[in-house]
Amino acid sequence: MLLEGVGRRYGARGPWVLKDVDLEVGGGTLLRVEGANGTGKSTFLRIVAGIDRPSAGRVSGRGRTAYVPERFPAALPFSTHGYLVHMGRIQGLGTATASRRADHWLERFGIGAYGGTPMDQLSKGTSQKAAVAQAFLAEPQLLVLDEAWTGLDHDARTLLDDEVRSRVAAGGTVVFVDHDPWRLAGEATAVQRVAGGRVTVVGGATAVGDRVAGRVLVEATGSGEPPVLPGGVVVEEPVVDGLLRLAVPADESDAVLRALLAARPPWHIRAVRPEAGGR
Ligand SMILES: Nc1ncnc2c1ncn2[C@@H]1O[C@H](COP(=O)(O)OP(=O)(O)OP(=O)(O)O)[C@@H](O)[C@H]1O
Repeated sequence: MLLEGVGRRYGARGPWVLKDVDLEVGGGTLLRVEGANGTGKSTFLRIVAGIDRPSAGRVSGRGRTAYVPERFPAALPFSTHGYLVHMGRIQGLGTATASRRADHWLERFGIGAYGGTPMDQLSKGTSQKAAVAQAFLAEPQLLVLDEAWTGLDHDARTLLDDEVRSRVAAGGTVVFVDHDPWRLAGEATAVQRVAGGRVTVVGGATAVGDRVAGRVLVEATGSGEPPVLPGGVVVEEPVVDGLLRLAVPADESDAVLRALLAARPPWHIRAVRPEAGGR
């Protein structure tokens, strides 16, 4: 994805919230966006997601995009399942596929029982789960999360963390803002700060090429035997206290993560990071 000379002001004479933002974000990037309140983080995310248009400059090369807004629109005229099907169709899925995936994500978030409930009768936590679930329906290449963890319970936050890791490991791009500085701490491959209309690099350094060519270290916790892993990946280190550590070729990491998440009982992905110095 490429941002060229991007600027945004609200109104023809409003101050520039963003100005002259040039940024290239490659696949396999987990980009954290930071900044003080009101500096323009949500504005930046909406433009990245294509929900809002820049007043100047252009954004290209997004690929299939999904977005979780900071505030979920209240009182949508749908049941939860109906909403997900609607969103799936907007994202380009046929009705039958959208319906199947809606069921899948309702179950994954533990809210299958609320499929038929009108959205305006859902608790805040359940509607936030639906807001997040819609973003996974069409397997986005770019996932934009604006405080998406807020209001989720522990299990749903863990599921979202795991899905973010899986998407990035599969070569997707995830851009996120979160008030918790420890959210996915140490895992962001890039960190950008929004301040004074500018978006500047403040950290993260792993080149995309390194990740694809190299190996990634996966840490997962669980009980019992690890499942048989795809791509000929073998468990070399013994599992101690339920902690599994694997060094996985980067191009196999998504398949391995999915195998771990799909195991019965599932393994919880604790960390995914490029192997130090590895190529
Ligand atoms: N739709 C809008 N119309 C007018 N001004 C807006 C609009 N959306 C945002 N702004 C202004 O743009 C600036 C940046 O807002 P934005 O919500 O992008 O910041 P933020 O960093 O995400 O803030 P917070 O951390 O409080 O969520 C603020 O001054 C805000 O008032």
